[in-house]
Amino acid sequence: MENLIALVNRLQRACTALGDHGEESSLPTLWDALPSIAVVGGQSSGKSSVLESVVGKDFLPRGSGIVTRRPLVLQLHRLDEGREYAEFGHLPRKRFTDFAAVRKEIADETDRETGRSKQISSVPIYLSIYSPNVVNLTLIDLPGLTKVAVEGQSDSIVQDIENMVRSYIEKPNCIILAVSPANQDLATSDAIKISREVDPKGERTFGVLTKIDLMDKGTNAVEILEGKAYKLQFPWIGVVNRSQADINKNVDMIAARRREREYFSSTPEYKHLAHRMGSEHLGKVLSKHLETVIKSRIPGLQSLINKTIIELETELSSLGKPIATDAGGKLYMIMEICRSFDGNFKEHLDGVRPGGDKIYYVFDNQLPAALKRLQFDKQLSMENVRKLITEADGYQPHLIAPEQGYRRLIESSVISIKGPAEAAVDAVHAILKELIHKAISETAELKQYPSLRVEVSNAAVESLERMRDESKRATLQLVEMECSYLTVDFFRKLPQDMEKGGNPTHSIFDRYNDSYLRRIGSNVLSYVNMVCASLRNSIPKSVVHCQVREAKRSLLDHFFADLGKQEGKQLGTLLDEDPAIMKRRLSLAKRLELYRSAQAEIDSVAWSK
Ligand SMILES: Nc1nc2c(ncn2[C@@H]2O[C@H](COP(=O)(O)OP(=O)(O)OP(=O)(O)O)[C@@H](O)[C@H]2O)c(=O)[nH]1
Repeated sequence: MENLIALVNRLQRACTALGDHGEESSLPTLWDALPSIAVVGGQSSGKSSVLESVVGKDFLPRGSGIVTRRPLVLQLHRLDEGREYAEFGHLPRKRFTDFAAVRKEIADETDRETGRSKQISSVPIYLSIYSPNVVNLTLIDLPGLTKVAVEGQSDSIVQDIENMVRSYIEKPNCIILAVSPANQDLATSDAIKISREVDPKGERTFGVLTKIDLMDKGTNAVEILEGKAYKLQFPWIGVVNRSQADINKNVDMIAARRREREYFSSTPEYKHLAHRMGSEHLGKVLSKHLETVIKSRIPGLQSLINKTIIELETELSSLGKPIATDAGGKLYMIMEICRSFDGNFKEHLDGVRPGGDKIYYVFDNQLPAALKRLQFDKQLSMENVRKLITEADGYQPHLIAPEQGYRRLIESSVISIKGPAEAAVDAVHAILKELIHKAISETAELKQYPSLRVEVSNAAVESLERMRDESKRATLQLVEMECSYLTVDFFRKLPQDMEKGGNPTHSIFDRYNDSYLRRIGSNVLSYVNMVCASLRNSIPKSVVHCQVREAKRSLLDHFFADLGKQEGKQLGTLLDEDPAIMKRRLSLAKRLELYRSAQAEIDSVAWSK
């Protein structure tokens, strides 16, 4: 089960390295989910001594007044063998083997945050101790609770310390080590008071009684230690720490522990309790409890880690892939992004995404309506027909049929079809342009690179403009072709018709009379209507051929050709990502790595249960 606590320590240290202290981060933190043990108590209650004897090392700063002015997060790591050493979170990879130097660094690091004042700070100091003489534990040493402010301290200090201590121990995953001195009335114990406040049922509070050896002669702590004076959920644990005289004489921890063992086993009042007294027992009890708590939390931890991983992955994928460093990689990346955009654009035309149907609407509604509006019958009014026929005849009236007049009348009508033809070209161009903008905004990768987005969008629109020009030329040519060469068959039928319905006896002088001209007008109108019906079908073909089909085929061809000529540096400017995004991606990737390794570790522990 020690692996389990080692795992917790590893995870906690990893979180610390990322600055994940459980306060500022928007993500749920491992720190919040993992249990820890906080040591609380009044000033000089023996708190540091308890901590030191659990650790088995003499390393905490001591002195009168408020010595502990910052929380100390202490992680104990059991080593199977080797020399013991300490490491600080703020000095990674620097190993301390001299514990007097550790004590000095704690004091110095406290001063760095608070100055040399007697103020306190809630920013913790992280310290790891690796030793064959410890059990795996995470402990938090908190500044001692005090009743009055001493000189040089603000009046609020008493409350400030209490608030800070509370902020740690009120977390439901905090196991409280409430230290009370036996030579003071338990009723006045600061530790018991504050722990009862945050843990009324005593489900996570361990009572530690110090200074049992300093009790007045004739009194003892049996009532308390047996849980008769003040009952806690877990049995009280009595300890005998080194006295000030011992410290001054440099009595070492090992000797102190031996003496403590002897004290309990040889003092008649405590003999029957000796097996569950002392610092060593305290360490074991705490370790065992921590394991039980963590075990019960594994499913919750797993789901927290999994949830965070999903969130990180989602955010990371929304930021897109990181940029390749070499020119080839960059070119490939740009081509990939362009392909994705081109794919989206085609999907709009092919009906996978909406918008392509608007083109058919142009052919089926807009174009026929515009052709209808041309009103050829007005163009072919009696006066107009008379005017054009007589003008075409010139000084010599036509002899058999007004050939020239017919041509001019047809041309003047057919030429007006250019207007609707051009409008159809423009309408389809506008739709294609709109679809380009849609496809651009739907291409997630382009959001990542604003310069590339602008370039691709410009290149696509420029291509469309070229296609529109070509489409206009081809479509107008269709109309012009109708003017250039008339369908002879249509006119060959006319004399027969005339013979059937006309007056064969009319003289050459009747040639400009109304009925004759009306007949010409109606012949021209039927011919123009026939041309119109044919163009109504061929204009869409020309528009689709020149614009839609071409856009699907070669929208970015020019852009790709230019791209091939560019150097790595120019390609880099196309991929000039927002620096904030790059930074965010890096930090997310780092965090994801941590959570993934945490997931793998915790999963392996969970499966091996
Ligand atoms: N004889 C005896 N002395 C003890 C015992 N526990 C602590 N002391 C002494 O009491 C004094 C205060 O102990 P600390 O461990 O520094 O107390 P603290 O709660 O950490 O105090 P602050 O850091 O000031 O909050 C020291 O001189 C210790 O040697 C004990 O069990 N027996």
